[in-house]
Amino acid sequence: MFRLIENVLGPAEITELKRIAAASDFVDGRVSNPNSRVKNNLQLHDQQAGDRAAQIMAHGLFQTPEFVDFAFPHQIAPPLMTRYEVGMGYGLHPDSALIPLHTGPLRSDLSCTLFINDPADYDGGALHLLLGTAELRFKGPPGSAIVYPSTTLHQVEPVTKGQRLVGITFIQSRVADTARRELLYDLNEVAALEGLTMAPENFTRLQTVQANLYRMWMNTP
Ligand SMILES: O=C(O)CCC(=O)C(=O)O
Ligand SMILES: [Fe+2]
Repeated sequence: MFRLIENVLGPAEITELKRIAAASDFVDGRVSNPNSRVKNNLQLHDQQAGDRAAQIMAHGLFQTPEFVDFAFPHQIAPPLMTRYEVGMGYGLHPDSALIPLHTGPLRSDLSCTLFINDPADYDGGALHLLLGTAELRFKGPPGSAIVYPSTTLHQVEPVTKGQRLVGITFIQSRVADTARRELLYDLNEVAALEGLTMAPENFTRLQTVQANLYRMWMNTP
């Protein structure tokens, strides 16, 4: 399942990311994906600015319990500020399974777009996910993040007016399998919401199930 999580970044972080974007050089997004025939966007190039922007976005994600509870993140790729100008988009594609990082390859279990500017600032530019024959389109408010399994085919529709500014990252989860991750997420949610009103002996059994599923399914670093 996908999830739109609001308030990953607050107004101060958004302002700072926009300031960094305005002051920095962007280059053709194909530099990190030279074989792509569908990628048509711009990405932040300046190393220092990129590090600072990545740090703000990663911090926002790891400080957001809904993200941590849903994704079980082990490691995330440094979020990359990405801009789409009029005519730019990203055609239908699956994400690569392995993302090269200088620390070694990261397996992309989940993909994430952090929305930085306001959807009112651009026309087009929806992130469009295909689920079989169903289609979902997202244009999140500033500071929100859409998180979805990297197995999902997706595209970014061409921007027809204004600019779309986002951060892109990929997450290696401690629970690689989407079905197992979703079961653990639901189980944990129910335990957190209902646990204290359950008969104590039943809550203990529920906690035993949680712990034993973690033992079976969780990868440790
Ligand atoms: O811009 C986006 O929202 C998604 C970009 C994307 O699909 C990618 O970088 O693989
Ligand atoms: Fe993608």
